[in-house]
Amino acid sequence: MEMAARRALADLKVGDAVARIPKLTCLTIMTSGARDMIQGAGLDGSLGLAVAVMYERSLGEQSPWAPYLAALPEQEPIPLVWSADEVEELLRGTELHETVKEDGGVMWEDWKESIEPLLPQIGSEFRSFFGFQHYLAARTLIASRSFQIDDHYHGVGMVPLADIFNHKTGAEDSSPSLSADDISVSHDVDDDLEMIMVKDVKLGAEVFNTYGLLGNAALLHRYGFTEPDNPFDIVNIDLELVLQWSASLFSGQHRRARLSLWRRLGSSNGFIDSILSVKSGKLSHITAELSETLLLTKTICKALLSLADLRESLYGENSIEDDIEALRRCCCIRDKKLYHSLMLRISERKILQKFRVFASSSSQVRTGEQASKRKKLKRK
Ligand SMILES: C[S@@+](CC[C@H](N)C(=O)[O-])C[C@H]1O[C@@H](n2cnc3c(N)ncnc32)[C@H](O)[C@@H]1O
Repeated sequence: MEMAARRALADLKVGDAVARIPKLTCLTIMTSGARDMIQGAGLDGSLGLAVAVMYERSLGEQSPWAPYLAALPEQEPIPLVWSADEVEELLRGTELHETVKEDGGVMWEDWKESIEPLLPQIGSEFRSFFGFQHYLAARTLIASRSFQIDDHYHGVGMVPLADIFNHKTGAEDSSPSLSADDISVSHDVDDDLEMIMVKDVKLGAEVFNTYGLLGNAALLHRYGFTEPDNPFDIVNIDLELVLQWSASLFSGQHRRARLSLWRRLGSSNGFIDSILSVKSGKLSHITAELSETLLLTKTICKALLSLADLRESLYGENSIEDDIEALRRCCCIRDKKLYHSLMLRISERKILQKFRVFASSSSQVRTGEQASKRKKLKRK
C-alpha cells in the first residue's frame, strides 16, 4: 500500500503537482493540542515538536492525527536508538562514532531539563507516553521525517504524505528513465505545501525526493540508511590524531608552535583549510586539490601516509576486505544496522585507500623531481 503510494500512478511530467498539503493538516507545535503547554514551557524546534508528537500519540484515537501516526513506525532505527554495544561494535572508527555517543547524553539532558518538569501538568494516565524512551522514539521520527514548514509560524513539522518518499542522491544521475530528486517542495501557495515534479517519471516507477546532498555518515545518522558510491562521503582526521602523530616526532614546544602556525594558516589559506580544518577541530577533506599545491613535499606525503595509518587503525582489527566480505554475506533488510554500518565503514576506508595511493604517488613524483634537480645541480 505504502509502496504503491510512492510509485507513479500515471506518467508524471516536470511541473506536475503530486501533492498539495494544507499547513493546518501538518503536525506542528502550533497545530497540536499541546500548543499551550509547549509554548508555556518555552520549547521550540525539534524538542517542542517531540512533545507535540508524544502528546498526540498519548491521545490515541482521539488525536486528529491518529490515522497518520498509526501509519508511522514506532520509531526509526537510527543510531540514536541503538544499544551502547551496537554503537561500539558497529560504528567504531567511523565518522559517527563520537557523535552518536554524545547524542544519547544530549537527549537525556534535554528530557530531564525540558520534559520531566512538564509531567505534573499531564494527566497521570497519559504520563507514561512522555517517558525518555518515548521521547527518543519521537526524536527518531522527527529526524527522519520532519520538514521545515516555515520560519516564523509553524517552524518544523510532520507533513503527512510528503514524508512517504524515499531519498535518492543524484542530481548527476544520467539515467533518463528514473532518477533521484524527482520532487521539490514549494511553500508559495498560500497556506499549502506543494510537492512538484522536477523530473519526468514513468507510470509505475518509484518517485524519489532528495533529503539533501548528504554523505553516508549523515544519512545513517539522521535516516538510518546509506547509499552505495555516495559522492558526498568524507573522512575527517581529528586534530587529536595529528597531535598524536606529531608527539612521536617533535618536542612539545615544537608541536605547540606548529599548531599555532596551522591555526594561523587555516584562517587565511584555502589549501591548509581543506586539509587542516582546525577551526572545526578537524583535519579534513582528502581531496585531489592537494596535488595543486607546492606544500605537497615528500615529507608531507610521508606525514599524510602516517596519518592515514593512524586514522585507519581506529576501525579495529578487521581489514576493509573483511568488511567487504561481511557486507556480501549480510542482508540489507534483516541485518539493517550491520549492513548500513558496514557500508559506512567501507565507503570511508575506500576514501582512505585513495588518499594513501594519492600520497604515495605524489611522494614518488616529488622524489623523482628532487633527484633530477640534484642531477642538474651536480652537472652545473
Ligand atoms: C521520510 S521516510 C520515507 C518513507 C518511508 N520509507 C516509509 O516507508 O514511510 C524516511 C525513511 O525512509 C527510509 N528510506 C528513505 N530513503 C531510503 C533509501 N534510499 N534507502 C533505504 N531506506 C530509505 C529510511 O528508513 C528513512 O528513515
